[in-house]
Amino acid sequence: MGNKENQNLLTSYNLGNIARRLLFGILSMGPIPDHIAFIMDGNRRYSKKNKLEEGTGHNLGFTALTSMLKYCYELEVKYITVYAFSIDNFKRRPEEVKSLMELIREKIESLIKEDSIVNQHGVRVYFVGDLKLLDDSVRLAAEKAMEVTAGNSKAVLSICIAYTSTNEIVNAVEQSCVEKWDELDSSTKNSISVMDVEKHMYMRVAPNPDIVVRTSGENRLSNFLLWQSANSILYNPAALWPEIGLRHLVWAVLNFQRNQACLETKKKQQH
Ligand SMILES: CC(C)=CCC/C(C)=C/CC/C(C)=C/COP(=O)(O)OP(=O)(O)O
Repeated sequence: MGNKENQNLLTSYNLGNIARRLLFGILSMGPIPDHIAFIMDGNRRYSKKNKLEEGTGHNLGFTALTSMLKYCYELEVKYITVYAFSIDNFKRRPEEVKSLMELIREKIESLIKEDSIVNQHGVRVYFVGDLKLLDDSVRLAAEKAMEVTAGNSKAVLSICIAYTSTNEIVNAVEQSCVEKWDELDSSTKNSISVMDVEKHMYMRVAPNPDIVVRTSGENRLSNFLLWQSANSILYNPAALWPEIGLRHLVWAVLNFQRNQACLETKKKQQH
């Protein structure tokens, strides 16, 4: 590539950055969501659609996630949660599970490199789910990532892995019962509150999501954050996950702002 072409590329890259910052400046005049959760759906379909090897879609899916995280942190969204692997995904073909796990381990390791998106933005990483279901190598990588990012405090990235919401709820209810049973004061033994259960949820590390985005046009929650999404706005763009981009984030935030404005109006009308 010649010098002139290089310069042209750099100029359009900088113009893109400036335009995005301007756009985010305007968006920030309204409320910015605290927490956005993503169901990264459609990676295999992306491979099929583009006649690529199956794993390529997931690889490009991680690249799409990195860009989305960058945009979200620039917009000062503090909490991001992603559905990386459900307990049901273990039922896929053994060779697919194996290569997905290998990819996830590799990506976890890349997340904690010095120049990673996580370290550039001071993000603390949590892995959320029944981690004992993971292979040792993936579990150890996840534990290491949680340990080395524990000092980061600007934002939180929760990666749901070996996760389903029903598993999370059953586990939290079980823990609450054990805790209540152990209480000495028998008068409180029989009552379990919402707060008692929430205290034991894997997702206690973040507030409830304001927005849940599921790509590929699907509008099911597929056992993701069922408890926490009681009041979330759902957004399901037709784009497959590797195709997700800035325009989808802007649309999701505008939708959230419109919703907040409606809630405010309703509140005023009630007074
Ligand atoms: C460390 C880290 C966060 C890694 C994430 C890597 C990544 C993008 C994982 C996605 C995994 C997954 C099962 C997505 C759903 O698409 P699908 O396979 O179900 O595709 P389909 O909907 O087209 O069948």
